[in-house]
Amino acid sequence: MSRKRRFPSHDDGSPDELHNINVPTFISQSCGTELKTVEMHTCGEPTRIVYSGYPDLPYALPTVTPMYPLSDLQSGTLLEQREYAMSHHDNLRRALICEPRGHRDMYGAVLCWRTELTETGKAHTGVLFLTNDGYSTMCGHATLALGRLIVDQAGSGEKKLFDLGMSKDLMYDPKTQTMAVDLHVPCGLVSLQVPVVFIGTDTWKVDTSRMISYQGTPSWFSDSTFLSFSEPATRWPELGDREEVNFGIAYGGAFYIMVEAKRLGFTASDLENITPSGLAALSNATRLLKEEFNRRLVEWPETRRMWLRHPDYKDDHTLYGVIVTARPSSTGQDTYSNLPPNAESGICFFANQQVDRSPTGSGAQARVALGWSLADPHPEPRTFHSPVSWAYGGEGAFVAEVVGHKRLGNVSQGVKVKISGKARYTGVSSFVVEDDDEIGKGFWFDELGKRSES
Ligand SMILES: O=C(O)[C@H]1NCC[C@@H]1O
Repeated sequence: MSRKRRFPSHDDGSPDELHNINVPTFISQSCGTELKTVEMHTCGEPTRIVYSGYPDLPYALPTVTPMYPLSDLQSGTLLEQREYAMSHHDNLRRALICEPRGHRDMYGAVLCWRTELTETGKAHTGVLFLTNDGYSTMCGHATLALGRLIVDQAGSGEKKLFDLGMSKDLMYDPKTQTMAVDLHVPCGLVSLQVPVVFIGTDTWKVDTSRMISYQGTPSWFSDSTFLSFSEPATRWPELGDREEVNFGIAYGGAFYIMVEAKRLGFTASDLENITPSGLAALSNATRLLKEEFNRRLVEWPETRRMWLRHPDYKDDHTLYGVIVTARPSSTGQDTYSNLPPNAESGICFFANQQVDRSPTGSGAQARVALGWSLADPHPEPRTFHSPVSWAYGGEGAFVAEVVGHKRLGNVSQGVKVKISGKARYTGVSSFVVEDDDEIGKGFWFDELGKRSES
């Protein structure tokens, strides 16, 4: 096979020809929505992918009467669907992510089959990302998981779990032996290359011996700056006598602060040999740094607020996460003695202090952009470790490489970064919420005290 081949990404099977993993009636009779998911992990970081049961989000084609009331929406772009999900279906995010079905560090994705990019044939499907706090703009680990799921299901030759009704075919490239999947994520269009092996002429599966890659939306380095922590209420014990903390801000589909462990009063080994108390201390420090950053952002003049403004989009953005790194991306100087050259380690606290088990795809994009803009072009691919990949001898680490550049707005130079990693299945689930189950609607065990205070 030497030419690219095109495969229809969906058949015309009616829903009852899909695999139906149903909840028995004695359970479903007292429940409302039944949410069906595929459960996956990417370097230990979970993605709970909702493929059925989530209400269709309003999408309006100019020539078609909308299927759903669009009272508070002008149209149904993916970003507007995200707004709609926030304001109308946040109970479902809570049910899936919070306890008792999830936990503090659970992550989810909802497939959105109709968006402005799927309808124009640019994307195979859209997706919303769910965190412990809301709806993120980018997620590399979930992108890798979705790439595997979509390609595996399309090539299985069996009944499918879901049919997205994708209008775009899947393209097989015999040169790279990969299938291309284009995902519409809230920050834009992300292109995946998913390695496959053919089982028959029209059937295939993802080749798990090779890594899945995606090229994210352009990343860029925003600024390098510092904050003063002279006020006692803003400090944490490990700061010692430091009064200032230096850090970088970069965008990889979402905004991150990148800060070296030693700037916060920690050592590289605190990241390498993570312990429960060490994790709690790092979480406390990054939370205080984020709080102070957000507080200053409100006070600082417009130019400072530009840190979190995308050159091409008017939207105000928020700080998504803080990544603590062991080695400065700018110099490549190794403060992490066991790391080989071109490897970095770190830990990412995102959303409401959620801890990423994976090396954070969007964070690696941002870290590459930071290093690149500080005159280290990283011509070699770089390996990014999380505490999990580090503990498992490198298994699950992500590889990031610069594959191009793109001017953003008239101020910033964007970097196109390719991220590679592997995603695994952990199961399929059907979740229900009993109508009169207040606890089952979702809670945080560690916030029960706040509930009784309020
Ligand atoms: O890999 C990533 O980009 C995501 N993982 C959790 C936090 C980020 O959204």
